[in-house]
Amino acid sequence: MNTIYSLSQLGWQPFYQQQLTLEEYEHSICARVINHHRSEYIVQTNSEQVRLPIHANLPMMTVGDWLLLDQNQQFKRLLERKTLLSRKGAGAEMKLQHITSNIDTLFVVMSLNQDFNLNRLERYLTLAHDAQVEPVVILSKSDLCQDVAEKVIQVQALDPLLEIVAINGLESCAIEQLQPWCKSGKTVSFVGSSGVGKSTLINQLVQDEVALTNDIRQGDDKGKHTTTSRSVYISAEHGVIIDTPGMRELQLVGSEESLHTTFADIEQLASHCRFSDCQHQDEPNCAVQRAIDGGELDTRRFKNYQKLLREQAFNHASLREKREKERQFGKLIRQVTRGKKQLKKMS
Ligand SMILES: Nc1nc2c(ncn2[C@@H]2O[C@H](COP(=O)(O)OP(=O)(O)OP(=O)(O)O)[C@@H](O)[C@H]2O)c(=O)[nH]1
Ligand SMILES: [Zn+2]
Repeated sequence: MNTIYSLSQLGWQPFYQQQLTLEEYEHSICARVINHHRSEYIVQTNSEQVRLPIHANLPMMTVGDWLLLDQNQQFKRLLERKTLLSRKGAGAEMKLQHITSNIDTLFVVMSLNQDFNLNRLERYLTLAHDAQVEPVVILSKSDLCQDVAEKVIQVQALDPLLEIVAINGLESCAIEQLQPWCKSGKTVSFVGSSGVGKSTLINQLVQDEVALTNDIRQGDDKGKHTTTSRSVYISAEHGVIIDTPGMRELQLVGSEESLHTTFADIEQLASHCRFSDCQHQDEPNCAVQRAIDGGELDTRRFKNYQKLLREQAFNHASLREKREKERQFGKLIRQVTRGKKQLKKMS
């Protein structure tokens, strides 16, 4: 039997409603992408799941997207996204990969034991800023850490306004700390390395609810289980929850502005350098170097900022180059096809 949801339970908000014309409002079915397979998308309407086979006329979509179907359940159009989380696909190939869209909060989970790493956290925060999503840092496995307060101070130093939650996912009351963000009508997602405790928290949030999409948990030879696909859950109490597979590698592809947001303190300092194009190396009157010498700015943070800037610029340029090559190739194909047609006409 199909469960009936309200659109609001699926995460529908005025931002999407405002995009509909009157005609669309009356004659379309709103649906949300809940799974993306190799050959089809699965979308959820308020009453059922619909399969959309992938073909040339379908735009590239991702889990979380909102779209309109006609009365025959055929794709009409994709709605503008409120937020979009993307990264460079893993491996050597230069490919943009969408992780999920239209989420309100991104829980960045990092465990307080071996996984604790400020450089990685800055990377995840940039991912959130790039997607225009509010990040909330969850420091998990607090039971395995002797100096939780000290670690929280270190994270808070990255951004005085950052929301931070230190949590022991094994305690049954853990999710009470996530209540401010997990509400009906809202969509949240979890990112973080494999094994930091994302599924443990999600299981608590969704308890007896059934996943709209089944996540695939595969065991390795050490008997460990890891999530390998995205899963979408809907909870009457906690809203829509999107699990993402643990990330081994997160390469940024966003804009320079998102890095400026993550490293707002360095940007602020840089505005006081004598030269507007200061590289903060050994230029005279460099405010950034002065802050490092004075102990106000961590060398680690400055180095990571520079590293991420370089990485993002490189990935950006490579993606642009790849797109340009694809465009040229498409042009060539069209020219050849046109040439063939003309030859046919002439013969
Ligand atoms: N001590 C302790 N163990 C935890 C905590 N949270 C999770 N664990 C354990 O850590 C292991 C990994 O947790 P998962 O929830 O599967 O981790 P995950 O982030 O979902 O991992 P992937 O599915 O690989 O992305 C499990 O054995 C959990 O029981 C915690 O707060 N404290
Ligand atoms: Zn400078």
